[in-house]
Amino acid sequence: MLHRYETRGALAEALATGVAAVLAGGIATRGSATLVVSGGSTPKLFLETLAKAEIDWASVTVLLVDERWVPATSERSNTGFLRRHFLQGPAALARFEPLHEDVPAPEEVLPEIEARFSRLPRPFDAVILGMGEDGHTASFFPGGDRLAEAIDPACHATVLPMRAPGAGEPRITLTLPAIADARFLALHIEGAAKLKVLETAQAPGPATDYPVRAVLTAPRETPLQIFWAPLPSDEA
Ligand SMILES: O=C1O[C@H](COP(=O)(O)O)[C@@H](O)[C@H](O)[C@H]1O
Repeated sequence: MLHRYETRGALAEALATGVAAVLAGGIATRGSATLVVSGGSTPKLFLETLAKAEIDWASVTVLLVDERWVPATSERSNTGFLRRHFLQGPAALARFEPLHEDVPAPEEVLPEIEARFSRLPRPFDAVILGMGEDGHTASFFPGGDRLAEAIDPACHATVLPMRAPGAGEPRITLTLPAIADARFLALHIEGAAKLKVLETAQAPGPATDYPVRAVLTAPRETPLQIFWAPLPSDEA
């Protein structure tokens, strides 16, 4: 289901209002809620808006969908991005479960991270994905060394490392099963170029070409919600 907004601000307000309601519902029903968000640059305004929501943030656990294997002080760190743009104000009370540890490679701590993440209550309440112009989502990159496993609906792992030509540094990512059973699953994209990529990915074809296809085609009880707004640069 595609929701189009006229501006990024309108999208951020709508998505933040919807996600806050999902989290509040999870807290009211189960006493706690888990929110899974993406890094990159697109979610900045949405996260800054959501951070101001008046919900019981102390009952919320926050995770990243994926992380670049760099220190949190790096400009490339999704954790650093989250700390700057989300874990502030009321949302600073949320519990953040890190995907990254300070060792040179994700494989060195994979069993510990897998154990921590596999203990989290599932399904997650809300998962908000982003997408790159190469059709990657989470760290499901075209050409990724562990892509086939990560997007396998029968994958038993909750997290996997990933290396890919377009990924820059090594990555760690939630796997498809951990993402696809979310109570509320959204894909947040902005700009004409990403809309075109989405349209291509919506056509039949191998998920290895456009890994976001694995999410678009995953069987779900409620439909994936796609949020899109144009970018000011689209008019140039
Ligand atoms: O590398 C990543 O890229 C995607 C898309 O990022 P954007 O900057 O184009 O919004 C993001 O969803 C993912 O979490 C991140 O690790």
